[in-house]
Amino acid sequence: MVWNHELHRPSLATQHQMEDTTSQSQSHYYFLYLWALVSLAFALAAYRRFLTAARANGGLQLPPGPWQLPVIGSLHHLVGQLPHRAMRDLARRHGPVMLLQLGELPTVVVSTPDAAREVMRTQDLTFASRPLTASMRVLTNDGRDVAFAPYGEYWRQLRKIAVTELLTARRVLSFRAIREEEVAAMLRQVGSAARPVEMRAHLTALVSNATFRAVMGDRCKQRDVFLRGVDEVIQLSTGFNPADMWPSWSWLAGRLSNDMRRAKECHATLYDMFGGIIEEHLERMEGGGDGNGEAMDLLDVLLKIHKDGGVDMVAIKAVIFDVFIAGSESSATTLEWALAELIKNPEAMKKVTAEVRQAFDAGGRVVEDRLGELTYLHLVIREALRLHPPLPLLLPRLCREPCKVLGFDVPRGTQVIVNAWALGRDEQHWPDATEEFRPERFEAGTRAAMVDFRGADFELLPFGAGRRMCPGIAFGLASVELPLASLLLHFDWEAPDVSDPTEFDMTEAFGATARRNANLLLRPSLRVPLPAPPAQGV
Ligand code: HEM
Repeated sequence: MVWNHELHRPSLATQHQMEDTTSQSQSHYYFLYLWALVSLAFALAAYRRFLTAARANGGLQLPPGPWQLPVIGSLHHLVGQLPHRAMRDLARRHGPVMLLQLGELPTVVVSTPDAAREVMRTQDLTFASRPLTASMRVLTNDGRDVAFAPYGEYWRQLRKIAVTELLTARRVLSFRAIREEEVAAMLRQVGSAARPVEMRAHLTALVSNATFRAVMGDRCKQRDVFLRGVDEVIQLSTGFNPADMWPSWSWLAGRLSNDMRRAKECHATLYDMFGGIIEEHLERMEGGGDGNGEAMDLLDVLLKIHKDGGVDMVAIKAVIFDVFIAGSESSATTLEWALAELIKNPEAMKKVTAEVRQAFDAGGRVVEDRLGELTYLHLVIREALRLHPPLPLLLPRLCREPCKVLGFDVPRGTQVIVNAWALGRDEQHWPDATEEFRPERFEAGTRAAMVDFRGADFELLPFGAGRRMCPGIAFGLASVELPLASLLLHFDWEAPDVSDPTEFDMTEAFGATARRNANLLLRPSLRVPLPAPPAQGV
């Protein structure tokens, strides 16, 4: 329709209203015809692909799964629920190895420890790659980071640097002073904030400050911009964007859904920020001011490796991206859930608080190297990870060779998802009050106490397993234990306006990580005086 901009109304509206109405309804019908034609073309294309696949799969015994529609495949079965919950419900009907069609992506979902063991141990090499969706391609510079690099020499090289140089127990230990300073700063902020306190913001700020200092030696000057970028990445990296699920139409899907533009903007913001940080570091190094040995931050280490010809600048930025996104987001989410579960379970709260105070009350603060003296606190964290693995579907794997999982054929190129959230809530393996928060289930002498949560056992996989398992476990746990113990030592906690703690809202948000949906609004009451601020501020 042509607008007369001076009058701000349709130019012919008053004179030719009748003709206009007719032409409007005609164009409406043209649009409908066009829409029907495009839909039909989509449906036919998908049906042809389906027939070709069915013929090619002749003789294969594919895993069972729910019925599918043209174009969208199985997506209608996931609508209205969070993917990990919907997949668990579907798996109960279709089995531990289940085939879904997510748009164009054939996806096998495994939901029991036996099936997970097949994927992540018995045939780990076959599943050692990751699918690279259109969004992640943009966000990770074409899979140049550790987490999304396809399996091969490049990934092996980066992974080796991560495991042997960046995230070693020794390196994590070297950041202890940073963690203690940042925790003390957070406690002071919580202590002086207006009541009640929105804890998610404090926990996110704490973990990102500590991570920034570990990576680049200083806090981030644009922390809010950075945290908005992290939020975007969490939204964009679910794998459920149209451009990700219909790769052969990604140009169109990307335009219609706006996701690709968001991914590009987010990439530009974060990588520009990383570029600036690297520039500053290089200048400092040229001035002879780089750290040495244990005093090195992660960027010092990476730039030294770069100088020796080990990695290029693109890889350095992508690795930093991983540390910030994989590292800070998962740790903050774990902290948030642990605190929320303790609010919901006052008995557990009482017990863990008593343990922490007994150990640290006299000293007036929690000391990291004595955290090993605590028992129940570690059970609390383990139970929080069982019920709320921050990455409920881990990170997807890619089948590199045709193979069988529990007797079902998995064709090459299939995306494989391990539902870690479902594993932690499997009644068969966690029979005792499965859905309830009971840290005692891990007490010494119980069957659960023997279950390893670092990838050796498949009932509990918050960090994944096999070649692609999380290399940042020590870093992640250190970022959770000290803050949690410190918050419990210094404050008593309650949720305002919640008369019955068992009613405390535990709904999860949609995203690659399963954050808590509602704000974590808590009222702290000071019980043990806070550590005095350092003379010149932190
Ligand atoms: C509580 C904290 C954390 C949790 C729950 C967690 C969880 C995970 C999970 C589930 C995976 C996928 C594993 C798989 O596919 O089998 C993963 C991968 C990864 N994590 Fe973590 N993570 C945490 C902290 C960290 C930290 C602190 C860092 C780095 C500083 C980190 C870096 C990575 C990287 C680089 C990968 C990709 C590994 C690869 O593909 O080779 N994570 N993490």
